[in-house]
Amino acid sequence: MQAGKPGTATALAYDGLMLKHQCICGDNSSHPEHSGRLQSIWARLAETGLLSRCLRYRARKATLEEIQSCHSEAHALLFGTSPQNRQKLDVSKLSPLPIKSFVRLPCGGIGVDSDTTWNELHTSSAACMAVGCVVDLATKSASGEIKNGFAVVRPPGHHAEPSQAMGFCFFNSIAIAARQLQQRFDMERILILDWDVHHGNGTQQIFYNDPHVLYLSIHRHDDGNFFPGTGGPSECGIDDGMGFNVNVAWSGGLNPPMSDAEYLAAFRTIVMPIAKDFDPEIVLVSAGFDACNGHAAPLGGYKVSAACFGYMTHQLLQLAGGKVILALEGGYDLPSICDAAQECVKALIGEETSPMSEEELCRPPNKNAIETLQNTIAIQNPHWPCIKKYAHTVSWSAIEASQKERDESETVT
Ligand SMILES: O=C(c1ccc(C(O)(O)C(F)(F)F)s1)N1CCn2c(-c3ccccc3)cnc2C1
Ligand SMILES: [Zn+2]
Ligand SMILES: [Zn+2]
Repeated sequence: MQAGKPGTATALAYDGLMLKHQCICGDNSSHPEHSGRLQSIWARLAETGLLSRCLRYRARKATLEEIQSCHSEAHALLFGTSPQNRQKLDVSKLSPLPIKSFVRLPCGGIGVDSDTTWNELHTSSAACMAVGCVVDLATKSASGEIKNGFAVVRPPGHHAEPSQAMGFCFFNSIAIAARQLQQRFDMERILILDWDVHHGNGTQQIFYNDPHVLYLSIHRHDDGNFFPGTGGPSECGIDDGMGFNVNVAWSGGLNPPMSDAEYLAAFRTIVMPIAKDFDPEIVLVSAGFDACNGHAAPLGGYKVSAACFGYMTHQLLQLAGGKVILALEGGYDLPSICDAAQECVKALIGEETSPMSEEELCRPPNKNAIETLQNTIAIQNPHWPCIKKYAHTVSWSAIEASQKERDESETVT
C-alpha cells in the first residue's frame, strides 16, 4: 500500500548507527537501555506491515550547531565529536564541564555515571543520530512535508540538561527539535508531552522560563523518591515561563500501580483541556514506554496498556492539525514496548487502535491518583482556568465521564 501523499503521511526515523552505542562490557543484563530495544521495535513495525505504510527518509546526525541550541559548547563537543576529530579539538573549550573524567563501571565498562555508559567509538555518533532523526521529523511536519511521525531512537534524551549527561541521556533530542522549530519556523506555541514514567528533568529545565514551549509531564514521582526525583506538582515555570510547566506527579508508590484508568483521567481532566487551551502549532511527545505493564519497579512498576498509548496518541491528533511527532525515550520490556509502539503507529496512520479493557474503562481512578489530579488542578488553575470545571470529575471512570458528557451535551442542546 502506498505510504500516502506527503503532507498526509506518517514518517518513521531510524538508523542502525544507534545500535552501536553499547557498553564495552557487552553485557546487556546490567544495561537495560540496550540496542535490542530498537531492533525489537523496528522488527515489530516491519513484520506487522506498518513500516511499509509509512514514509522513511535518509537519517542524518545532528550538527553541533543544532545541539548547541540547547547544550553548552563544551557539552556538545565532549559528547558530539567522534574520536578521529576529537584530537583537533581546542581542549580549553572542554574545561568548563562538570565531568572531570569518565568513571569505570562495576561491569568493567566506562560511563559518565553508573547508568550512562560511554563507548568511545560509537556513542557520540549514536547520540547525534538520535537528535538528527527527531529534528528531521519535527521540521518535516512543521513544513507540511509529512503529517506526523515516530522517531525510533536511542540513546534517550529527556534527562539531558544543558551541561549534564545523565540517566542514559547525552543530548535532549526533543528539546533540540523544539528549539529548531522556534528558530527556523518562528513557532510560538510548541507542546512537549512527556509520558515516560520518569520525569524529564532536562526538558523541564531547558524550557522553564519559556512561554512558547509548554512542557507537560505525567510521571511517577512519589514525592521525589523516584528517579530522577524532580517534577513536583508545584514546579510551574519561572518568569515569562510561569504556567508553561505542568507536572502530573503520581505518588503513593505501587499501592496500587497506576494503570489505564488513572492515565485516562489525567488526559481527560488535565492534559487535553490545557493542550486545547494552549492550541499548539505542533506536539512533540517524549514517548517513553516504561509506564507500560511488564516493567519492574526500579524502571517503572505501572501497568498502562499498549492500547492506552494508542488511545493517547489518537487523542493528541486532535491538536495542531494533527502535527504530532513521537520520539522514543525509555521503555525496557521488549514485548511491551513493541506492543505500545505498534499501537502508537497505528494511531498515527489513522488505523483504529486496540480497545482498552472494559475493566479499566469502568474503573474509577485510584485514591492516590484522585488526590494527585485534584492537587494538580488546584495548583495549575490560576494559569489554566479551563481545568477548574474538571476538578469534580476526576473520580469518574472513563465510561462514566463519556456518559455524563453525553447527557450534558443533550440537555444543553
Ligand atoms: O531509572 C533510571 C533511568 C534512567 C533513564 C531513564 C529513562 O527515563 O527511562 C530514559 F531516560 F531512559 F528514558 S530511567 N535510572 C538509571 C538506571 N537505574 C537502574 C538500573 C536498573 C538496572 C540496571 C542498571 C540500572 C535502577 N534505577 C535506575 C535509575
Ligand atoms: Zn557494562
Ligand atoms: Zn523512563
